[in-house]
Amino acid sequence: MELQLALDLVDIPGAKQVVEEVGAHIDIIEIGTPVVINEGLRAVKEIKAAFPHLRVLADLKIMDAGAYEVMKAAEAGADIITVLGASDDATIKGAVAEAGKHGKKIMVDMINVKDIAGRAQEIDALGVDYICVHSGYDHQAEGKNSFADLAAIKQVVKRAKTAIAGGIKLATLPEVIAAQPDLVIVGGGITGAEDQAAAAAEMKRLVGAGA
Ligand SMILES: O=C(CO)[C@H](O)[C@H](O)COP(=O)(O)O
Repeated sequence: MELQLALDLVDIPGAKQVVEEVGAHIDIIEIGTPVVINEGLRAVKEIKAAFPHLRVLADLKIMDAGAYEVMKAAEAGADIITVLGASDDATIKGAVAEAGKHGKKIMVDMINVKDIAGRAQEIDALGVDYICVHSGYDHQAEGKNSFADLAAIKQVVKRAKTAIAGGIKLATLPEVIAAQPDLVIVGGGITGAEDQAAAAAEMKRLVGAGA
């Protein structure tokens, strides 16, 4: 089981500062959607250059033009690129094919997909690398989480790795680990902690022990 740090509310210097603090305790750095909106794919390029030993995920949440957008993220140095589960199969297939050309991986974000198990089964067959259940910020504000969705996709996904994101904190991490995802994604649970390095270290310890 691995740990991904989601960076959403920082600029490029701020992202570098957080990774310098917690980089020893994480496996993957996520350049979050708001960072890409604010800074462009330059954020991916600069973070990959600064931390070449860590994998970088570009959270583009691609909805269309899968091949083209994956190509641009791959050129910027992203190791993993996100595509939305709600997008057309053709978009996901294009993304998978393009990622393969560059030796990169595709994560499908299941945010707002209604038939989680059914769609996860279809997407698994398209050859993606990760399927991620996700309660976004707007869902989190309504008190929702994706723990039940993780259990649902674990039943049907045979090929891809499973991941979970959305409001995971130290207190809720044991429940997440018990459901055995391959990847746990944490943003505010680390970046909002008083001692970011200590929070990341403890999360990494729990995730490692849960593997
Ligand atoms: O993709 C995102 C929002 O759309 C976030 O990166 C993801 O939800 C993880 O952040 P947090 O742990 O703060 O919820």
